[in-house]
Amino acid sequence: MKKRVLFIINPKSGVSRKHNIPELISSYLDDVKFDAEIKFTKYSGHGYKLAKEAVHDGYDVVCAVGGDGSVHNIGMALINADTILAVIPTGSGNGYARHFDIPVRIKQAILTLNQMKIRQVDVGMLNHKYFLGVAGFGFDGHISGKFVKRKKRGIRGYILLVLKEYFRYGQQEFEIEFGNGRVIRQKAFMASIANISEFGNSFRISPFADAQDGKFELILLRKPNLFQVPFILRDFFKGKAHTSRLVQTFRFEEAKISTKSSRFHADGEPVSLSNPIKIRVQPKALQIVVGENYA
Ligand SMILES: Nc1ncnc2c1ncn2[C@@H]1O[C@H](COP(=O)(O)OP(=O)(O)OP(=O)(O)O)[C@@H](O)[C@H]1O
Repeated sequence: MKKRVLFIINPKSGVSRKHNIPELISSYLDDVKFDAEIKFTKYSGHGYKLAKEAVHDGYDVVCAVGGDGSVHNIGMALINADTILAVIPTGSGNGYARHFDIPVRIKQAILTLNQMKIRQVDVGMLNHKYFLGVAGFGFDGHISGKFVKRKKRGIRGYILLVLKEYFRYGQQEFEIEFGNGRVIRQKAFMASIANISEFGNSFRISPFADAQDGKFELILLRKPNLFQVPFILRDFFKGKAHTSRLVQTFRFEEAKISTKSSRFHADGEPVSLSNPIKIRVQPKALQIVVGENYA
């Protein structure tokens, strides 16, 4: 029997136009395997509503056509459901797709969906809010709060924003209590919780993160001085930041974080949370279509 797939396209994601995507889907999606329907989001948060309806209507697959924000919104509706998440990455960073070896070229991503190689992956909870890939406190939470207000997407605008805000933003105090009772108190520029390896654009915050191991990694970054910035950036892009003296990494299943910082993000989407923030893994709570070389 054919599988029913709903494509949810975010027309605002990334910088390229999305008008030819329906044509590419009709050219390259295997119509022996799938019955396809296509919808465009009309506002922020619309993806979640459309995906919830698709679960209710018994769709086999919902394909998020967008960046990590779209994957976040749509994926949240598929947690603990029978409907499978697929991704055609058209965002600015596409960290989630890159982690799972989903090609960033649209035609190749559709051909990958045809293979239907499925894995069950972990998701995370920050108090009662879900995240799928990376959540963050401190500088990256601050940046996502600012970036979401910008009309223009794209990596150039993102880099300019990061440079501007770097000079304004200092370290925050964090108290972290892990599930095993260990407590650390520390100042950090950024504290990231990683279920997957990267933020997007191959910026590898946690190169060894495994979304199927029931664990997360906490990455604490001390503020680099201006001289250290190019080196730490190079290390993140090369997947070697864990070797830097500025970085500490902890693996855990459960933790509680207290911080005065008020900016947080879940998959790059700003979220508001109240202290202390309880972080928990929901093991294998989401089914996704992965790329052919993903383990
Ligand atoms: N029709 C729409 N109008 C305005 N905003 C939308 C619309 N559809 C979705 N959005 C919002 O756009 C935001 C950004 O989308 P998305 O993450 O897909 O792209 P991106 O930011 O360019 O990519 P990335 O997250 O990989 O950098 C999300 O918060 C999403 O909710």
